[in-house]
Amino acid sequence: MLLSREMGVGSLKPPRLILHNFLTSEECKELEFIHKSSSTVGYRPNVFSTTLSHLIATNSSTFLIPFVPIRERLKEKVEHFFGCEYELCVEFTGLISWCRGASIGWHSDDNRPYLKQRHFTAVCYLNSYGKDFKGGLFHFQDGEPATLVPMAGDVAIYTADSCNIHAVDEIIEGERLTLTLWFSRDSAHDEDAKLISLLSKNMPELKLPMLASSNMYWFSLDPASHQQLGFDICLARMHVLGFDICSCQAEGLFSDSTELLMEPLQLVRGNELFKQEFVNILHALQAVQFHHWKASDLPDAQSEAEPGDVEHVVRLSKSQQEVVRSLKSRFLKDHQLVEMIFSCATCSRNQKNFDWERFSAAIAGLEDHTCKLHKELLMSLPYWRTHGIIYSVPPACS
Ligand SMILES: O=C(O)CCC(=O)C(=O)O
Ligand SMILES: [Fe+2]
Repeated sequence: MLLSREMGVGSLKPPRLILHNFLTSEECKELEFIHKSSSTVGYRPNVFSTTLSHLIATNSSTFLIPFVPIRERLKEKVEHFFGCEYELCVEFTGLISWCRGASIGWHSDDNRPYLKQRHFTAVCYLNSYGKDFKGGLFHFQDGEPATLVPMAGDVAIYTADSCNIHAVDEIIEGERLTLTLWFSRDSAHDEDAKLISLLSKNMPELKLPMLASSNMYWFSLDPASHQQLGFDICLARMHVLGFDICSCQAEGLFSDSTELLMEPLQLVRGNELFKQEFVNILHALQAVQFHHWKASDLPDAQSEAEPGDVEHVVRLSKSQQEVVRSLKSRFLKDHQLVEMIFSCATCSRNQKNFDWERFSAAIAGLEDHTCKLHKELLMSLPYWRTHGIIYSVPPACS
């Protein structure tokens, strides 16, 4: 059954393999959570990316763990399909999302002198055409299949050379998300070696996330205008889910206003201020995205608890309302652009009677989740260092 869906490398067939349901829906959602909590401005207009080295640099090394078995399974598939057992290394792993306006014309993935080490590509689709975004169909210039309709869980594997010239249509609406890997035969380009070295320098204690330089999170259609127009990605991602922020600091203390987002802050919905403080905007964003990912799995709030429960929230004071407004006007300058880039069908931002009890449970869930991943990372890292590769260490080894 599965075999009939795979395209073989027969003598005339192009060297490519399409697999359906390679990733589970839960794997796709976990990677989406990581991307929406951590992404920075990408390498092309209207593109956002999350690389593994960025996760390490922002104290979020624990989020490497969900990638490990997936990378391994993909590498095995690629090696097996192209008959190069145990020869390949992973050259790059990244979550990449494309928003309205992004597209790429005909190209091969090794089409620059500095990309010649890229021998094979694997693109895993983490969300679906029609449901999560419109546009964004993938086309091969020659051979079959001519067009791929991205569906969550599917993967396209192909050689990075001119046998597989391809293009992606412009995204018309929504955010199209992929996990993209390149593989190389040249071990000088092994991503694992660099990541293990970064992890070793930056001993992964269980820490709260920390922002990389703040301009990595500033999105503008005209990069030359920098802070004049555009928006902060973290705040924009919270905003489309119905959240604002209130700073715990006096604004005047910061000459560079973006530093404010690196300082403690609180979450706001409408006129309600969530009492708990977050250490910075990335920390708050993780909580918001984890809640978005898991809310439907969390137990219902106790029936007698009023939504907007006094335990968790207070009403915003007049001066706090002013702070919220001022932060919005500073960090979401181009409001229309925020809507155009990030608003989505599943955002449900206008939900009345927001369930803060459930939100609070999500924060506890996030802590448990991070703790579990962190234990796994600490257990695995010595093995990764010994062998020089990142792999799934069976728990029995610990
Ligand atoms: O996302 C895709 O379907 C392919 C993207 C692509 O061609 C690239 O990043 O080189
Ligand atoms: Fe490509």
